[in-house]
Amino acid sequence: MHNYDNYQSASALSKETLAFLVEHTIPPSPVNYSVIYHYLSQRNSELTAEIDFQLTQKNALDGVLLDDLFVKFLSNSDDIENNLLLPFEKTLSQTLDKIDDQAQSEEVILANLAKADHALSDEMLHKPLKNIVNFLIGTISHAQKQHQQLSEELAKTSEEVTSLKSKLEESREEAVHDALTGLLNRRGCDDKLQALDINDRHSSLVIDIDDFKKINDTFGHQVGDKVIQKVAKIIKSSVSESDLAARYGGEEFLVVTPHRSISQARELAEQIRLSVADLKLIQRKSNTFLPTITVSVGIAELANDNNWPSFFQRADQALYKAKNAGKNCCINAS
Ligand SMILES: Nc1nc2c(ncn2[C@@H]2O[C@H](COP(=O)(O)OP(=O)(O)OP(=O)(O)O)[C@@H](O)[C@H]2O)c(=O)[nH]1
Repeated sequence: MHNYDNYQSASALSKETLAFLVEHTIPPSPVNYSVIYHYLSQRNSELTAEIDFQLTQKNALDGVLLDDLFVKFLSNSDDIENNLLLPFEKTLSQTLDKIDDQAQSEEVILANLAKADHALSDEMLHKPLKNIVNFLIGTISHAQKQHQQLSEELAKTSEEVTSLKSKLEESREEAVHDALTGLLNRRGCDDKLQALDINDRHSSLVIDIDDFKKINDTFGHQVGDKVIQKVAKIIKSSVSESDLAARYGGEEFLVVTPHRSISQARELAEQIRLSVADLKLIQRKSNTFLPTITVSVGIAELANDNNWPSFFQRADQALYKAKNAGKNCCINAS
């Protein structure tokens, strides 16, 4: 196992990682880099086992597989920052400081040597001494140039680490958000739920766009996507910061309202339902209005549910009743 706190082993591992990416023709994206770095460091036995399995099966390590492994093993942990980038950054900055100190002492030595050179006359008597001083000036100037070069290279690496960190942050965000709407995805929602106490009073809304298949069939999938985005926007602007809003399936959304009663959740559901029904959408291509978009909502309050799925299932059953009751309505779970 590699020692992450050690600059030399971290940079050796980094080279091995790049060589592995090249050998397996894997694009060196931050996600791919992180997964392979972790694989080669053997820090995560499950991740290592999965990749070893793919390699023994002679399966290509493609972007989809590496994305999945990243989401499964790395995206939600601080492992990359804490064990990979932070020590690397620390060592980088210490090395940069040392090199800068060195360059400063060289500057002082060079100034002193220049003074000595100036003080020595061109007389034959001083010639050997002058030669030595000039030799030292040449050698130290050369070393100083090399240190400056190294310092520039390290500064560049430091910028790359900063950019890798922000890309990692982006991919972490992407892993828990739905790309179409920007709402939490199922995984993001599950993660956030962990911060809530299942024994507290919470309510949930399952919101489903009515007759969505017809919208797709009549206006096309792209318009369908726009409708999903518009409904998501209404949900996003209706919920409060403490609420969790997720796209839970194709045209289905889940909102969890922590510490709110079913009647408060019902008010929110009605507000969302009415706002959606108020939408006026035009299909640009044909310049025609879309029919009124409506949603049905099932609402439940936590009661003796000892797990989240059974709580959401009750809201889902209420949604089913709302659909059967003619749609465009909200129904509370019994
Ligand atoms: N445009 C688009 N369509 C999607 C997406 N995900 C799922 N769908 C479609 O959504 C439709 C859902 O259809 P149904 O489950 O029959 O539901 P519905 O037509 O809304 O009927 P009710 O729920 O009974 O009101 C299917 O045609 C899916 O193909 C998506 O991301 N974009």
